[in-house]
Amino acid sequence: MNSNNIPRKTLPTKEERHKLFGTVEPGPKHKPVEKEKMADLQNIQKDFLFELDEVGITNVKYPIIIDSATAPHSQTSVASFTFTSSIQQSSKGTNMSRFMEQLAAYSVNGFHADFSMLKEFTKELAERLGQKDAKITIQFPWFYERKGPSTGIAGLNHADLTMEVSYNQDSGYIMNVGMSVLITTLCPCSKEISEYSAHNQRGNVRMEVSLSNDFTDLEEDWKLALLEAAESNASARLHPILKRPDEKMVTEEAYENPRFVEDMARLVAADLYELPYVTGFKVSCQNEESIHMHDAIATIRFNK
Ligand SMILES: Nc1nc2c(ncn2[C@@H]2O[C@H](COP(=O)(O)OP(=O)(O)OP(=O)(O)O)[C@@H](O)[C@H]2O)c(=O)[nH]1
Repeated sequence: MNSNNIPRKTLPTKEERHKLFGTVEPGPKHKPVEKEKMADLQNIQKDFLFELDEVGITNVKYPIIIDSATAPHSQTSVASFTFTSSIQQSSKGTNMSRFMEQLAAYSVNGFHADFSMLKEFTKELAERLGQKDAKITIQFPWFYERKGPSTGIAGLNHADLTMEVSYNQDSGYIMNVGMSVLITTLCPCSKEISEYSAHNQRGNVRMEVSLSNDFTDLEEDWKLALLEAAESNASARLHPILKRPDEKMVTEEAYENPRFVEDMARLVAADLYELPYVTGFKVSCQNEESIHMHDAIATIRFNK
């Protein structure tokens, strides 16, 4: 009996419970269990009609370490990994376990989300796969400290980042980065025509950037450069903690810096254009309109 005077159940054993719900005895097994005797379909060589540009695995979640020029200077995060390589027309398939084997090996001492690690990783991955190329893409949230503009009270904001490295034994490396960050925009039209106030919105600035071949982690913290390109051109930055003196400053700053979605895209593009290690970019801005149910968008693509 328990405290409510309800009789306790007597449950069957766990094994009996599994049988009750359908578990059966193993059937006869004839296929080899030793790796050397198993069929290796992936490694069959024939004419398989087409070469594959990219084959691999995606949606791999693994912990990473991010170093930053701003606080917090070192943080852990969880990245979503995609690994691929090309395969020749004569190969049936890739050896997918090797992608995870290599990630596990690199993670023993912490997987650092920086270009020196990603470059080393992709080259070694191509060699491990016996292919001429390999590509890695990681996506992860990155946190950065943000202080209230008047009180200086600090909290954490975050942006969503992408780092992509492609290695080819003939042509070398290609490096791309991406950032998606939220900002405030205040409508210039609304400010101009209204007796009071102006409507504003939370905007998303998405930057996809190609880096020059000789870019290294030592050159500059690209995360800060992209963050600054988005935030410094907005009507105002977002803050995790705002006391009233902060809120007053942020509200007035937005009023003093009105931006259309088109203005945002062009101003961010100008900052990216000025970065010496950026060779091309796409900037997409999307404002969640506060006077409509729909969003406003603007995009620029540019190769320097
Ligand atoms: N090529 C291929 N492999 C798959 C597919 N689906 C699952 N697999 C994977 O096949 C993997 C095992 O294959 P391999 O990596 O070739 O294993 P292996 O041949 O024992 O590995 P090596 O000794 O490194 O050659 C498992 O990790 C499965 O996830 C698929 O669509 N294509």
